[in-house]
Amino acid sequence: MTSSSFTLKWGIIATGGISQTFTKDLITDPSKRNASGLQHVVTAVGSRSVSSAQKFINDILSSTESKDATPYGSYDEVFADKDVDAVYIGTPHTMHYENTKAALLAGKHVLCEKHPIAYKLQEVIFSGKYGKVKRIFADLSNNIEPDRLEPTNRMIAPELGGGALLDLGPYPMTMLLMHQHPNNTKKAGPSSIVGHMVHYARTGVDGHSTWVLEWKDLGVAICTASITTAMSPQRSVIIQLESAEVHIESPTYRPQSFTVIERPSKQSLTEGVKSALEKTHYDCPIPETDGRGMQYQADEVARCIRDGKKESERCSLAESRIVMHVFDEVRRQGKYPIKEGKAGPPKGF
Ligand SMILES: NC(=O)C1=CN([C@@H]2O[C@H](COP(=O)(O)OP(=O)(O)OC[C@H]3O[C@@H](n4cnc5c(N)ncnc54)[C@H](OP(=O)(O)O)[C@@H]3O)[C@@H](O)[C@H]2O)C=CC1
Ligand SMILES: O=C1OC[C@@H](O)[C@H](O)[C@H]1O
Repeated sequence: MTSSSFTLKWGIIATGGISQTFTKDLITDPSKRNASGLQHVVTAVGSRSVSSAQKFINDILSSTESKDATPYGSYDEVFADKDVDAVYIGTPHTMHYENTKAALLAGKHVLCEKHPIAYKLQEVIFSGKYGKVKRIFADLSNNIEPDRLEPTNRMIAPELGGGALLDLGPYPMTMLLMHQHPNNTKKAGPSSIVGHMVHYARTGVDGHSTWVLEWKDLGVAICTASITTAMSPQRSVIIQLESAEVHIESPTYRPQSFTVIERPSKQSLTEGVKSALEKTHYDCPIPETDGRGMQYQADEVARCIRDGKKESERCSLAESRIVMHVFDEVRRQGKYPIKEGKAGPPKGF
């Protein structure tokens, strides 16, 4: 570690799937990516049971610098730990608000997320080289075979915000890049939201969700998410621009390449000219791990905290509120209520 490095001390709450994935990515070596000068350590792990927290530490952290992390049998003890700077929230959706609020009130920084990729992609799209965005199709769908799950499983339990929209919907939303788009000078949300849900009959959550968004004078998007039908294995997002379309490979939560396919001009089409389509392929591999790539968002959290920022410009509070507003509206139109205060942008927060 160099003397000028910044070390961020993390507390992890919940010991399920995503907390494990995040932590494995978190402890990869920052100097192997563009993050030298940053260090991450885990100083506390909280679970509903202390034995689960201890097991998490034994399984994931025992041979690392974070091996002495403190196991706790509650989340509140993590929030109260003076040796924790930032908390990663790995609980089910409907607990995010109360967990995030409790951590913030205890004076901690919080990462509660679905992570975006997209730097290279936005460079291509925002360059203007291919003209304006016209239309976007964006999907994230997994056939999780819900009939095989217990009704209490977070993927299908309504009290845990189960269903396609809240679990998978954030990724199509992020891939639209509409909030960051330079033509969206007011950083506005969509001017129109039309949502439809097909309910999964056994528990009533959304099996499929479709939502159509319009940003006036900026473009339209057709977004889909499903827990009963798989996405296309090749590509799950198509961004149609004036003179090209961009195909982003699946899966939407971890794409590692995209292809720009230039359109033949309208004139050449009407004249029947058969010109080869110009294709440019971009590879953006996650270099040093076969993990999920979650270390990049941890780095962004560390940079923001080091630089005294209250939020990331990359993924702002305003954008999060727009996404949650869209989801609230799609759930309202799709008749999927969630208890007040358990989802959506909380009032006055
Ligand atoms: N950013 C990303 O790429 C991804 C994000 N996620 C998000 O992470 C969150 C958790 O998902 P995932 O890790 O897959 O879920 P898991 O079911 O694997 O883990 C959830 C954990 O939350 C804790 N928990 C607290 N209360 C409950 C409860 N009533 N029922 C079930 N679990 C509870 C448990 O930890 P303990 O017993 O230790 O308290 C449990 O292990 C979701 O919001 C999901 O959307 C998920 C996958 C990918
Ligand atoms: O965030 C997620 O991305 C990947 C999915 O498989 C998972 O269910 C979801 O929570």
